[in-house]
Amino acid sequence: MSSSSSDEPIKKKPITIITIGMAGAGKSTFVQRITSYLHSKDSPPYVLNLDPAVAFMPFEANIDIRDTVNYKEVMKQYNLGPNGGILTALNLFTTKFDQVLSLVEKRSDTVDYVILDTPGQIEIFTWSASGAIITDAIASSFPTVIAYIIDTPRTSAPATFMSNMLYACSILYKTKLPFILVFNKTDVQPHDFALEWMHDFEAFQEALATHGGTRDAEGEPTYMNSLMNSMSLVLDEFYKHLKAVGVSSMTGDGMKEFFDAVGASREEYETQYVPEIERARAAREKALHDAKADSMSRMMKDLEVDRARHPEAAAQDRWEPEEEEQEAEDDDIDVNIIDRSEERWPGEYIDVTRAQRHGDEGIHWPRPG
Ligand SMILES: Nc1nc2c(ncn2[C@@H]2O[C@H](COP(=O)(O)OP(=O)(O)OP(=O)(O)O)[C@@H](O)[C@H]2O)c(=O)[nH]1
Repeated sequence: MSSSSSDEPIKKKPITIITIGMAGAGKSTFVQRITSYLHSKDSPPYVLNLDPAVAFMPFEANIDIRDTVNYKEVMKQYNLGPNGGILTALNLFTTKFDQVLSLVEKRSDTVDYVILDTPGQIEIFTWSASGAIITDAIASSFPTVIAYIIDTPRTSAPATFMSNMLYACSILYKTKLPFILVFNKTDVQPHDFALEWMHDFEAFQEALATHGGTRDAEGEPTYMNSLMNSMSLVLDEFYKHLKAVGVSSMTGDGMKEFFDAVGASREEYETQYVPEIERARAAREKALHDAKADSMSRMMKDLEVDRARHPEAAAQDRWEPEEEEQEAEDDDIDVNIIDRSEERWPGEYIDVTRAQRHGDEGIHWPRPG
């Protein structure tokens, strides 16, 4: 019996991995590692670089913000410092993110993973309107997971560990997306201590007590010590919502565990995030509907008062549908839709890998200035 096309399994949407982390945590090396891992599994990902200031990228991006905005030109033009330049470049890029989304959507039948590398200065992405717009746009189109990259050797002191976890916590509550803590550089220091501190809060408090600088001259716990003790209790709840894996972007250790966690996150996205965005969308639509109904009822009341006051004017106030139709036809003449699909235009996003594969097509790379 021949199988019909409807019997074929429906291709799942690609899952998007947004990598976020403190400067130097190893985001770019991690992106390069997972990209090469996926290539080795015959599942090449679609990669987006959102860091306009990166000097060297150890992987090939399909879409690179640097092809669209030159942050140094932005700095000059708007008289900004480096951080302002990077933020403004990201803002400019975000204004056309719909084009990026449609490029990603075009590839969604052939790729299983979309990977985003974000700017080195973590706050530029996590605390900017652009970062939120990009995250929301991606997450409402594709299953999305945040991979929070941590420099394990630099997180081995209890106070640094706590600060890093608080930052991760703030991103989790801001995005509400499935979240994976990626303890990187395990070739230098294994991440067992971190897992122990996350699962056993007494072990963390013990480490805190034995760590220097947590007692004052009289041997009493310092203010910082008490604060961190209390915070560890608060974070206990937060840890329950997280997956944590250890990887070495240098050696490639932990890749399978990372992708297992990504697979589990897809389920979490579907069962938790999707209902949440649908609830938010329904609430927004209801609020809009209520606001419209309210303004309509106020307008009708005003009209009634007006008609009662000026009955002679109300008598002349007649709707002439024919006149209106004529006006509508006149309006149509002004509509001027430009179809740009045939030609490239300055500022258009370019799929870099495609362009490179067909280097002889004479593609002009737009760079402002
Ligand atoms: N030993 C070791 N070093 C690593 C690992 N991952 C990254 N590094 C090193 O850490 C440094 C920072 O790595 P990057 O990938 O540039 O870090 P980043 O987070 O992208 O840094 P920004 O460009 O500031 O955003 C580099 O010297 C890497 O070689 C790892 O798993 N093990």
